[in-house]
Amino acid sequence: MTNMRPPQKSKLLKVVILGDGGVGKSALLNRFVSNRYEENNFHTIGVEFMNKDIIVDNEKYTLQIWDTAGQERFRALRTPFYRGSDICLLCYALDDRDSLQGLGMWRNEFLNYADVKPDKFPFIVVGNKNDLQPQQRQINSDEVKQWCKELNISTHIETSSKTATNVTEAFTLALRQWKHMECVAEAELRQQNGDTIDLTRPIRLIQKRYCCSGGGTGGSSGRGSYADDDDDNDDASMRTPSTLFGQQRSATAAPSTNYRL
Ligand SMILES: Nc1nc2c(ncn2[C@@H]2O[C@H](COP(=O)(O)OP(=O)(O)OP(=O)(O)O)[C@@H](O)[C@H]2O)c(=O)[nH]1
Repeated sequence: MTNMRPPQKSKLLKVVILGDGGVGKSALLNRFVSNRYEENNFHTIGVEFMNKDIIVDNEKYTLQIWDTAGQERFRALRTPFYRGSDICLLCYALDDRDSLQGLGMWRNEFLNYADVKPDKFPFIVVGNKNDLQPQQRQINSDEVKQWCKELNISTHIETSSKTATNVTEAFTLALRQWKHMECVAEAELRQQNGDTIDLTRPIRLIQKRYCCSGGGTGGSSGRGSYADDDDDNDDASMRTPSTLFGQQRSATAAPSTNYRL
């Protein structure tokens, strides 16, 4: 008889990165998943996703991270993919004041298409390009804090995809924020229902999904993209990218079995 424990299942969380074109969303994703940085990135068309396994506070997660096109003309291509998200990263660039001001629009667009409640959803604000010289900066941290306060967003971090500063930390923070909100939602439900949770009722906020990919370690990733302009996506498409995306760009497949409890 062996003493082997069954492998720990990882929770699958869908993360969406939003922000104006050129703030560095793709660079952030590539740095986090592949630890790579390219100076000259093409604009994203539609959406792309990559998977990354991460352990935070001794728990395993698979983040399915969706990088979206920041340019206005791609709006119809990206918005169908917001539904079913667990976490949203709102990105601006520290050398672009307009990109900070644009975050309100991004937040509203997300709330609208993801159909979630603003005060119950984990948003985190990410200021990218903090490697730039002070004279190139257009935004100081007080302005950002004020903006976050107005929108009731408690988490803000500065990153640099170029120098790999705070990139993993940004995703870790986002995860902790998600966990915190889950706990709050669970406590609220308990209060409403006494100590019993009625599992037959649909629970929007507590979306525990488990990924049976088995995973590998921090470096493992799946990747896909979608840039077709038909608007016929449904909820299922948000959760089963591996069956949908014929155009995957790397050999590693996304988790093939995702399901909700
Ligand atoms: N200095 C600096 N430049 C960065 C950083 N991250 C990205 N960039 C630059 O910003 C450019 C745009 O980055 P992308 O990642 O393509 O921006 P995006 O937000 O994905 O843009 P869209 O795909 O159009 O939405 C890159 O080509 C880099 O030159 C960073 O951390 N520091």
